[in-house]
Amino acid sequence: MATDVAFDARHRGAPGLAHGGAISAACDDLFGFVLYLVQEIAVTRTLTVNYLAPVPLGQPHRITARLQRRQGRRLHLEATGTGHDDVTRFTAEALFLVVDREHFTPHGADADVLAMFNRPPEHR
Ligand SMILES: CCCCCCCCCCCC(=O)SCCNC(=O)CCNC(=O)[C@H](O)C(C)(C)COP(=O)(O)OP(=O)(O)OC[C@H]1O[C@@H](n2cnc3c(N)ncnc32)[C@H](O)[C@@H]1OP(=O)(O)O
Repeated sequence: MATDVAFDARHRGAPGLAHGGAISAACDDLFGFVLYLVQEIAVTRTLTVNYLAPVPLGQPHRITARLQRRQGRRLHLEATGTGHDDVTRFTAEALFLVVDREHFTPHGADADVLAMFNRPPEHR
């Protein structure tokens, strides 16, 4: 799973550079989309971002994420963020834990979320 993102003024940390929290959010969000490929419903338990180099605003970066391995409920995911100049500026690792629908229902899960649990995995 991959996405191209160019951080902009909304994501500014230091002048001209992306805020680490925005980079972290982008990785976590893409990991969430990997779940569609894995066909599991899971949430982030841990997320580690390795900030290898400053990320300039306005420069597209490709974030590539994949399932590295699975151990029962534990999904180990990893991501890499690389600029068009082929410089890898950040990597991330996450542990997602597979959850059931009761994880969401106390918090007002909407029909779309609940419907996910009723579909066969190949249609999630
Ligand atoms: C439109 C449709 C959308 C569908 C919805 C799609 C959602 C997409 C989400 C996108 C990403 C997000 O933003 S998610 C949002 C941010 N994350 C959250 O809000 C999660 C908050 N945390 C939690 O609710 C909870 O901690 C859970 C559910 C993650 C886990 O609680 P739990 O179910 O009680 O699990 P727990 O017993 O603690 O741990 C389960 C197993 O994992 C192991 N384990 C726990 N932590 C670790 C660890 N750091 N490293 C190794 N192993 C660990 C435990 O030893 C145990 O092993 P063993 O004894 O089994 O061997």
